[in-house]
Amino acid sequence: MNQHAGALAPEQRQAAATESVVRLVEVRRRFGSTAALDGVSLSVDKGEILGIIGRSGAGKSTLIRCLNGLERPDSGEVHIEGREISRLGEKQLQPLRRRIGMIFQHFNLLSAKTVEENVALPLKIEGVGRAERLRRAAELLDLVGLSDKAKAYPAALSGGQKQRVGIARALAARPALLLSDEATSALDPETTRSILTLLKDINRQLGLTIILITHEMEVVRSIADRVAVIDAGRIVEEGAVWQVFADPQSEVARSLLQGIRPQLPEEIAAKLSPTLGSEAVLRVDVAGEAALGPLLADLAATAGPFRFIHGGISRVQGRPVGTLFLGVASGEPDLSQTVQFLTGRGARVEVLGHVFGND
Ligand SMILES: Nc1ncnc2c1ncn2[C@@H]1O[C@H](COP(=O)(O)OP(=O)(O)OP(=O)(O)O)[C@@H](O)[C@H]1O
Repeated sequence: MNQHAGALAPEQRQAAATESVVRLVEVRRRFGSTAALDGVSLSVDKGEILGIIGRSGAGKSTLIRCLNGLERPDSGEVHIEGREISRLGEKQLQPLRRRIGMIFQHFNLLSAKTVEENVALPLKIEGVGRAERLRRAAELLDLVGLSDKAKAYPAALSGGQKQRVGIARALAARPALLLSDEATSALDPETTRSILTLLKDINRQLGLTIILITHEMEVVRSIADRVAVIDAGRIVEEGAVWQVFADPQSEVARSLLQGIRPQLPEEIAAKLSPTLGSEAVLRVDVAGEAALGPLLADLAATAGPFRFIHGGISRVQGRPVGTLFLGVASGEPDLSQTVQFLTGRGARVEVLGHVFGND
């Protein structure tokens, strides 16, 4: 891919880099009084991995169905590779659907067919000859690390292996876009990691554009470049994954992040008072180099003593993202000075409440 891009003039490179594989404009779809999609606008660039995350009932499935033409929006536009598809008939949709590969939570393999037959099925439907189908299936099974299972039946495979077959099948017709609909939700954490690693490898090797629909932030964190948070049919937040992790703006994103960001220990949370106490408890969210730098040493030197209550720094998209809970003297001007120092270093600071020292 890079070699190819290298042959282009700078302005062509720019155009190729920003080419949208998917573009939704103000898409609306109602079911009775429910607005399943309430004006969704989104675009996904070539080679990008976009995570779409939301709680149950947020509108994720309806969005997917609009993307592959199974659902028609009431209004708005759905562009796939530059072509508006929302008003096309079934016949015109067929070739466009082949540009989209799909993987599912429950794999959707045909149990009476072997692994290689499952993988080759989309090509059979396209009328590709048997020898070519099997050649391509072998190539894809090699890509997903399952060459030795070509003649096996799905029942003899583990969940992770079934999903690898699902991925190989989704890639058979060389799609421009891979839609992953909760593809790891039925898998254990270790298998989930291996499937996500495989998807990232495929994205890099083939330059494949991927949309991941999920309700798990961990999935988004592992491999997505960008995330869109959907709630009640609207995109309520969108941005680089590390930014949303570092400083979530919406209540939904904050709540979806709860399980994977450090939280204030229960016993301290239970003692917090809005006003009373000798020690203020701060939540400090930091991202980028500020999190790696000697933030706490500088804080002690500049603003005075503090107590490190809890927290941690992890890496998201290669950047440090941290959440720290600190206890500092409640009195003024100490508290204001501490908050000022931290915000001056680019941190987001929230005074959660007060406790009596060493509570
Ligand atoms: N065919 C339908 N008829 C009536 N209501 C529907 C239909 N499809 C979706 N809805 C409603 O639209 C809203 C969005 O549903 P959708 O299935 O898109 O959400 P979701 O985010 O995929 O949820 P989940 O994660 O539980 O699958 C929900 O309130 C749902 O009840």
